Amino acid sequence: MQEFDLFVIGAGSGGVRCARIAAQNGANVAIVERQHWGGTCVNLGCVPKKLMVYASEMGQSLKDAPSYGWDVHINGHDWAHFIEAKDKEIARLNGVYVSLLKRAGVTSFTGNARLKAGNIIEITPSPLEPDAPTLIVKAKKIVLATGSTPVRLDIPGAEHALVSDDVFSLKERPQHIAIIGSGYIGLEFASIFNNLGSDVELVYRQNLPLRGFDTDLREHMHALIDMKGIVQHVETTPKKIEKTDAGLELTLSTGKVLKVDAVLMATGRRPAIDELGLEEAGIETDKGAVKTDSSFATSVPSIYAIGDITNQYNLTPTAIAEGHLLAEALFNPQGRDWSFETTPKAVFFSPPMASVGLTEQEAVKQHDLEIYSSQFTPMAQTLPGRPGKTFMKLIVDARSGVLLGAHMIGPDAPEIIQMLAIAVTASLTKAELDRTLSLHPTSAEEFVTMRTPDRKVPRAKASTSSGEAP
Ligand SMILES: Cc1cc2nc3c(=O)[nH]c(=O)nc-3n(C[C@H](O)[C@H](O)[C@H](O)COP(=O)(O)OP(=O)(O)OC[C@H]3O[C@@H](n4cnc5c(N)ncnc54)[C@H](O)[C@@H]3O)c2cc1C
Ligand SMILES: NC(=O)c1ccc[n+]([C@@H]2O[C@H](COP(=O)([O-])OP(=O)(O)OC[C@H]3O[C@@H](n4cnc5c(N)ncnc54)[C@H](O)[C@@H]3O)[C@@H](O)[C@H]2O)c1
Repeated sequence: MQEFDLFVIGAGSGGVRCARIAAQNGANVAIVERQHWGGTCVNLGCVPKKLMVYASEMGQSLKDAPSYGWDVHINGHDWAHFIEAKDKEIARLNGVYVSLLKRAGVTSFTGNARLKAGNIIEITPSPLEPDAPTLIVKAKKIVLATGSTPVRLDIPGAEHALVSDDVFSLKERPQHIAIIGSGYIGLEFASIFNNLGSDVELVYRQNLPLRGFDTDLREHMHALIDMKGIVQHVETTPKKIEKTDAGLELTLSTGKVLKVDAVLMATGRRPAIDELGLEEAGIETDKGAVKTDSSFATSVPSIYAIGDITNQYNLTPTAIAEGHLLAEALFNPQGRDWSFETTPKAVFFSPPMASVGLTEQEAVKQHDLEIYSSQFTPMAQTLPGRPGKTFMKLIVDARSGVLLGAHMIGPDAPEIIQMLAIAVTASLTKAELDRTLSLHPTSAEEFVTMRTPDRKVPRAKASTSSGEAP
């Protein structure tokens, strides 16, 4: 039986980084992947999604071009052409991941991994290599990095709905789509399909989208969704989906029936633990996620878990950082550190939205606040007369002047907030932003030119209610 120092299950964002760093630090490492090298981010997440965002935003640029003097004739968007080009790029990236692991000296297996007692792993064939033999291997330490999988609501006809995994291989773009859920995935696909010309209906439980983000941003997003012509069914849940000769009928809690070509359930993800044999290995879970301590150890000390399987951050950079930290903690204790609490976040809507640090609603529980904000029409939209304002907001501790949070909705928000994340992580003060000269003409310069607070908000008295149903 082959034996390794470290065996990683799942070659996604976290697993690949962990395996690579461990091997580069001298460990004898193996990794197993059942479906696609690079995991969700590369194959069914961040990368193909961002390519779709680019595809969808090209159309907007073409529509704006005549007001800048271009003579443009748009003959429509070829979805099949785009999917083929996207698949080619993803296949190239799969190869990059395989060779990264090879170059680091990691042994790669394909198949479904399942834990057996005593740090034994059984690898059975998966569709990636159906004729591969079943193997049994052993490892001193094991890392669970199997990610997460989309959640489908338990309503009649749920099997007729798409989940995000399906959207990346659709043969045709739906002309009329209903999207359930107003989190990251719901909003990003609502924008992509709307930009490409589909009629989009967004169905969600709250009165504002993107629960957990700053309320001012959520209100601006709500207005932008309306402005784009996406129909919002707020405070509404889906009841059933029926297949008809013409397509699908989605019945809502309001009694309304939406006749559409497709329904997308964007209703969250859950850790991929079903076929891992956690019980046999003695690994504890909590609400469907693998329980870990602050050093990523599970309830079995030689088995660790990183990334979406722990259901903590559910983002690629955090999965990568966890994999890196774990590999260094195990094989090179002088490793580096990351500030997880100031992880920046973005929603790739058009225009995009991004945030770092505390929202006003979080910050006011602990601090007296000064709130600064700015709203303006992005210059690129002036000649075409395209509506939609950029909104920026800074949250500052009134006593120390420390920058607690920065939030933006508007073109380039993720690029700008990534840089402001340095200021928030370093606990820079508003005075240091004030000392910084503008780079003109940009949108980002507004973040260093906001001089007067809009509001001063005293620290809130402790409250037992979170104010909004989950
Ligand atoms: C549509 C979408 C868009 C997203 N966009 C962004 C974004 O813009 N920015 C961002 O930061 N994050 C984004 N995410 C989230 C991001 O993709 C995940 O947080 C990240 O991929 C998690 O990494 P991971 O290593 O935990 O798991 P994954 O990347 O999911 O990797 C897990 C791997 O394990 C394999 N596996 C599972 N079980 C087994 C088994 N038993 N045996 C062998 N292999 C197994 C899977 O096939 C998979 O390849 C997006 C996600 C989705 C779905
Ligand atoms: N840009 C990014 O970084 C990015 C993009 C996509 C996904 N992701 C990651 O993937 C995760 C999953 O994305 P998501 O959008 O599916 O999840 P989410 O948690 O962001 O949103 C889920 C949505 O489904 C709704 N919902 C959940 N249960 C429901 C029910 N029973 N009935 C009606 N509505 C229900 C929620 O109210 C919410 O609107 C995200 O949390 C994020 O971590 C990140």
